[in-house]
Amino acid sequence: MTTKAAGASANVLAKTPGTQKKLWLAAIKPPMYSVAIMPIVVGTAIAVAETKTLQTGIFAIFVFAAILILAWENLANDVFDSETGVDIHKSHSLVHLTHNKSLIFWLGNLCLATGLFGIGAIAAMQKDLTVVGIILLCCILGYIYQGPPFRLSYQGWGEILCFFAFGPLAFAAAYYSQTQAWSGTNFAASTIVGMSTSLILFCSHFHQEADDAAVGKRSPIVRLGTQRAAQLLPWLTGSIFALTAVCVWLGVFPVTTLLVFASLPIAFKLCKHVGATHNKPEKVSNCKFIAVAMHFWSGIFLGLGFVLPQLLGLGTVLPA
Ligand SMILES: C/C(=C\COP(=O)(O)OP(=O)(O)O)CCC[C@H](C)CCC[C@H](C)CCCC(C)C
Ligand SMILES: O=C(O)C1=CC(=O)c2ccccc2C1=O
Repeated sequence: MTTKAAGASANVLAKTPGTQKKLWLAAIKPPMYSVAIMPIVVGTAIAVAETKTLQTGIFAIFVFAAILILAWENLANDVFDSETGVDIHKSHSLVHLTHNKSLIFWLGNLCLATGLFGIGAIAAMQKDLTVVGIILLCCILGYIYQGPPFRLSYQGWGEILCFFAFGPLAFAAAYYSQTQAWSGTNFAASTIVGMSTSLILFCSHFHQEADDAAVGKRSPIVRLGTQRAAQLLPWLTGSIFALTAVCVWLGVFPVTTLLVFASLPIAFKLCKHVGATHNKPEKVSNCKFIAVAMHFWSGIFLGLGFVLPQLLGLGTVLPA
């Protein structure tokens, strides 16, 4: 399938002027940027809880850089996917909307360069290249996810790459940028946010099962089938709460992080919705946004749980 043919097919859906604004919004996907911000917010919250200092400038630069790097990932995704035919029905692909693949490619590269410049500025302030190294590793994971010749998402490795990029690696970089040290608590928290980020990706593939299978993209949903994937979802979602409870029980997290359980209703809504609609693409397609809401609120509550003892003046923030 050529880019032109895929674009023409997708544009049949994109003709109505009223839908254009919606398509552009869907293409830019503003809610998705919370996945870039959350590891920086929670990793920094843990650093603040442990060191009682916040380096505001480094935090602000890191958030800005993370948004730009994720913008590169998404722009490059539309470019690379336009070459395989997987986006044939994705009318909100930026390549289809602009009819200008090279513009999107270079815009993406500009975002990446600017984001990495921000990370370089943090390294220069710290006279330490560690954060640059970790973020470059995240970018390599981002590239092999979708770029030739690797395209590992087509083999079903996407969710695992996503876990490491937005979990342990992004958290290590965020925490290190504040403290120039490492933390076991930060690593434990990273597995929770990594899992909730991968769940977004997992959910985003339900409605694409037919298009993915047609071009040989073996996402976990294609491999398992929508029914088994829907049955697995409550276990994956439940692991976020189980991990939090275990970390509190082991004394790795303060008891206030149990606030994460306030996002349990969104987790129920997600599993119920997917359970009922997994094989109806037009109905299940919005489950990705329920997963984004669960990621957002569980992340915010987790971060808050770490700084709350300090905010409330309860003395020791983390168990001894
Ligand atoms: C682009 C991603 C998902 C979209 O995939 P798909 O092709 O199925 O979607 P469409 O249907 O919309 O075409 C996300 C991929 C995530 C990747 C494994 C890891 C990216 C890492 C970032 C580049 C690093 C961010 C670092 C930051 C948090 C400091
Ligand atoms: O467009 C998408 O579906 C996604 C974009 C994105 O950047 C991302 C990042 C982390 C997890 C999932 C996703 C998407 O699903």
